[in-house]
Amino acid sequence: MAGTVMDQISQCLDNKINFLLSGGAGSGKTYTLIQTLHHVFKNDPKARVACITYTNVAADEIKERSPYSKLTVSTIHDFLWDEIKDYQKNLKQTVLSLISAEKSDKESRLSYSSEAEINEESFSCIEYQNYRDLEHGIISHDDLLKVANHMFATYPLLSKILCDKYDYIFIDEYQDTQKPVIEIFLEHIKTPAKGSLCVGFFGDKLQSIYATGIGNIQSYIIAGDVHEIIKDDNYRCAVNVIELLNHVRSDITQRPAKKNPDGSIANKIGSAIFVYSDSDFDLRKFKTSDFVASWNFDDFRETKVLFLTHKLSAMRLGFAELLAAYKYTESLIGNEPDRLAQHLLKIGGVLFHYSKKEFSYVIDEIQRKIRTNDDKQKISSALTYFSENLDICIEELINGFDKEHLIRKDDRFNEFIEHHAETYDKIKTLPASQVLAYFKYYNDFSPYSTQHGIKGAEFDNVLVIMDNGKWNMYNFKYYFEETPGKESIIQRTKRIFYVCCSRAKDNLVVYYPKPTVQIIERAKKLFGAENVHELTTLQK
Ligand SMILES: Nc1ncnc2c1ncn2[C@@H]1O[C@H](COP(=O)(O)OP(=O)(O)OP(=O)(O)O)[C@@H](O)[C@H]1O
Repeated sequence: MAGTVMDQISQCLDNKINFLLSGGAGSGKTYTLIQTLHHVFKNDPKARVACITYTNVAADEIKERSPYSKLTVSTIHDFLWDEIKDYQKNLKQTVLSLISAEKSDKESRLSYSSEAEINEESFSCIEYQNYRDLEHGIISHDDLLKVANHMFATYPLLSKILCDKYDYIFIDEYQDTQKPVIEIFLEHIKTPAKGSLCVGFFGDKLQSIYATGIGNIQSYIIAGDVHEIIKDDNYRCAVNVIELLNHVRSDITQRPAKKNPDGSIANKIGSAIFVYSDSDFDLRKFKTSDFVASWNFDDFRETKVLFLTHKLSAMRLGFAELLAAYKYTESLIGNEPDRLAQHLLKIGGVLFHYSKKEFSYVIDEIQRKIRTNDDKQKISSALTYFSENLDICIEELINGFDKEHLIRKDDRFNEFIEHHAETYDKIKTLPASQVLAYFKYYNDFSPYSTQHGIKGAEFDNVLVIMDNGKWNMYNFKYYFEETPGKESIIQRTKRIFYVCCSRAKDNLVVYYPKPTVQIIERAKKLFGAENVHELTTLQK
């Protein structure tokens, strides 16, 4: 296919060819998705289009920027639930068969360990909630994708209905979409979709930072099921940051694409520097150094500090013991926290937003339905009690939230605790205040933050602080030293490093405490020797 990116997309739309728009960070993928929507509706105002996003925040942004009545914008979970929820008989059969499959095939993930037997009579309908209670027909967030995949694979009529309903389906951030979802769109609906439905994917395989995501769809591209369109622009970053990004990845070479009215390049020159020291990192001191002299750290929209380290922040914020209780750091503060950590994050989130009087968050998150004024009062007095008594232990907090039906201990939580008694025993006696501190860290300082995820975000100045700590999934030393035999860790580390560095519009500083000589040499190759500096005593 020839022509501009929009020409190529347009040809795919006209001929109902599935396509993938691949572009590096800041290449304008979201921007192009909106343009694609405008293009579709300009040509056919009656077109039926679904746009699937990774988060509710992204869905709201797209709705605001493309207010078409025939456009459905939702997260993948809401989209799939809408497609299957009315077929309750098939849903029940699917849930029952996935539970029995789990006994022989752990992958089905609908594990059920309760004594009570489940059969067709056990529940009147299947519901989808943010927790799992299979005995009462409630499937969780994670279960939904498996259930939907199984239903589309088993009942061809569902695929036909979907293809009759939509002319175009666009999927943003496809790299983080789970395999069962990709299978629905590229395998299960393939036959009825031929010539009638076009599926368009938007994303970047190097920005896949969730292990549960598909990562890439190369096999479908090679098989001819998807046509790849590559966008090599960068509208976001300064020229020096783009140069670094081009050294980090070799599959796409970006060029500054922002233009002045006279056609000249409008991307700033900016800076991308690597700073190292022979001592541990101290943010307070570093803020006074020459490297960040012009940065305004008080404006969080302008300047962002990304910690690719954790010990330090945990100590500073007050959840050091909680972190120490975890054998594997990433299970607590990586991008996919384990079941217990997810539970603590939910509780921490409710406490945090309650203290900020952000009641709509609290209502969305808690499982107790508010029907009467009395319900409201009970919730409020329970939350006030917990907020004012953060010296109680974590076990009391968890049990209290369960008893008040705020955040229930669901099947998956109980099962997890049973299998990880050693970790839970260490954690349960710690003060509840650590749960709140942990939530604050996870949401504000971690690049994996769920609420304000940094993917898609951009800031004038970005400071990335690295340290190896106890990570197993990531290793900056291996990445910088290109250690042989550690390819998968290196690839994973490279992706998170790329995502963090590419948030900088103007200036980027990467800080590495106590590097080896080899690390400094590699930094010189990536950043350019003139951009690698030691933080001397004078600058501290
Ligand atoms: N064609 C364009 N003209 C002017 N500005 C653009 C254009 N495309 C994108 N931009 C701007 O460049 C920045 C990055 O765009 P966008 O967020 O769409 O990129 P992205 O590829 O989705 O990035 P990432 O993968 O890093 O999240 C935004 O500020 C956007 O407004």
